[in-house]
Amino acid sequence: MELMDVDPVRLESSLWVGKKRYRAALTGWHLNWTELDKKNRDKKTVSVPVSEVIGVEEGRVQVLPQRSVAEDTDREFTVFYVKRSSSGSSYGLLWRLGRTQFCCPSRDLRDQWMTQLRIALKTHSPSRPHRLLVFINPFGGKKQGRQIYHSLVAPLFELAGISSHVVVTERANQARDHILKKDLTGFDGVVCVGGDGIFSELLHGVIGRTQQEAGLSEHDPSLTLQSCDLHIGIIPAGSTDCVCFATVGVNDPVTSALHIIIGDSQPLDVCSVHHRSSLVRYSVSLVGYGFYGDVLAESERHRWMGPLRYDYSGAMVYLSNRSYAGVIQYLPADSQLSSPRDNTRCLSGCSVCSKGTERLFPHSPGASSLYSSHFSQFSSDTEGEWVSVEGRFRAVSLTCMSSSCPRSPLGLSPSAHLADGTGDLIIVRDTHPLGFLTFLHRHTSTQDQFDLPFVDVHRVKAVRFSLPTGEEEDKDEERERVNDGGMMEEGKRPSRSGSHKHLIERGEERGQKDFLCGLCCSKAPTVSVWNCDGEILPHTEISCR
Ligand SMILES: CCCCCCCCCCCCC/C=C/[C@@H](O)[C@H](CO)NC(=O)CCCCCCCCCCCCCCC
Ligand SMILES: Nc1ncnc2c1ncn2[C@@H]1O[C@H](COP(=O)(O)OP(=O)(O)OP(=O)(O)O)[C@@H](O)[C@H]1O
Ligand SMILES: [Ca+2]
Repeated sequence: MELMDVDPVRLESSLWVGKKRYRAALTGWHLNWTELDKKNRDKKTVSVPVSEVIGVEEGRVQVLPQRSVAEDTDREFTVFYVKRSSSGSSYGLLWRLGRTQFCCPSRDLRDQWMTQLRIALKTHSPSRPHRLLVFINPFGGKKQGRQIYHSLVAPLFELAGISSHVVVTERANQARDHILKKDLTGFDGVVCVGGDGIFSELLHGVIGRTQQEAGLSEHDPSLTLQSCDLHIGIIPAGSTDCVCFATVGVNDPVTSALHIIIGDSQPLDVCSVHHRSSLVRYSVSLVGYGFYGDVLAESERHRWMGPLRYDYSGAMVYLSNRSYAGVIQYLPADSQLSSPRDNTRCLSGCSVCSKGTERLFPHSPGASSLYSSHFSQFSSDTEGEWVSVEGRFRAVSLTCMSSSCPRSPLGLSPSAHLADGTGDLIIVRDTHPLGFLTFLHRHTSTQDQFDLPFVDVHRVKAVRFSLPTGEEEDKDEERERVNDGGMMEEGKRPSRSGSHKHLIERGEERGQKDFLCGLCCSKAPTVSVWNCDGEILPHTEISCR
């Protein structure tokens, strides 16, 4: 709103684009050009919002796939802007770099256009980043992170006048530790090039650092954490790219780079996972026990397969036909506000999320900043009644967002909201193999995966999981030794190679044969593992908020 007070920049003149003459006009908010041809009765006008102009260059310039400048061009300038491509998925549009080369009648006029466009850009794009800290995971997805960044993203950042400091990681958790410990003065945001795993590192770094600076303990689940000012950008180059896909609608590096450049932002719910009185990890996507935990544990030993490891492991785990006993307790969210089966789809600017943010942070001016909905509304007297479900489950999944990804374009919970302060709890009770296959298969189509008699879905504020009486988690100390528990301290990180209790008990070196013993021997494991945004948790009994 404050921008209304600024005098709009204005410039109007006739310009050439190729062999055609146009009337071009720059108002404060838009750059328009209309062909000046009598035959052109429709007078088609191209209109680009200034907020979507990426850069302006003297001469006839091209940036992607390679930068090139034509000679003898002192009357020309090139404008680069966001162009929405007709292709993409039906869930989100691909963005491309649009480019128009204008030719002016004189050099003076060209300079005027350049100056005015640059002033307009400065004035009307206040939330754009100027300096970014970029972490590339060279081993994510198909190991294309470095190439994707240098060939598709860096030229766009340069064009937009963004300076970036690039760190190619050499070990897991380097990005998290960098954010936690190094001087970040001058950076407007952090960017990861990789998958959900490196995103999660940035998430833990940013939340952790913010709490450290505010003197707050992340271990106290009753505490309201400080919102984070530093935004996170994601350039997808991983295997699942769920956080990118669920927020942007496509997993495309150029689209994401353009969103970052123009300063777009989307708040996200963050779920904290605690074990007893300590924080284990944060999650934005999936906290899943049973099927998704087993798939992850199995997939870790097939990393060499790249993104395919999930399909292979998924099939193997499906064939092993497991279910697990447990007690799930959950705190329902207000069913008047929204429901997981209301067939809505959360998009940027979603009204349910805006209302949620207002409700959770009535006095916060930074209510729209990333990760705002954490630890909301949990004063003990208003939290409501816990509901308990005991039984055998194929899968227990808690997802704070839809968790859509290329494999499942509508996601685990298609109507989940990105930033409403709630998550969807999906309980898949034990059922026959064909029923479970139907459930899984429905994730790949528009068929309702919740419309099955053995599936329940609840919108929740919190979840607790424990083992049935008599089977409590008594081997925690053993697990912690094996896994060197949690995310919170240097060197203390769950092993990527899996923490399946059964595996641990029998020794990992026996590998896949053991994991699949449900198929080939009589001793199937009684306990699964938790998959937390693609990381295995070192505990079975957890509580999530
Ligand atoms: C018949 C076809 C069934 C297809 C079923 C597709 C269901 C796909 C649901 C995808 C849900 C993704 C949730 C996102 C989780 C992320 O935070 C996390 C971090 O990146 N990713 C994973 O944990 C990675 C988890 C990856 C899970 C992949 C599961 C693949 C299952 C394949 C089952 C095949 C059964 C074949 C029977 C012969
Ligand atoms: N240099 C590195 N060497 C080894 N592991 C790393 C390195 N940098 C980051 N990691 C870790 O690699 C793991 C996987 O990374 P990432 O998420 O980028 O790719 P992915 O697993 O292929 O994709 P997705 O998470 O989308 O399935 C993360 O846990 C991250 O912490
Ligand atoms: Ca949510």
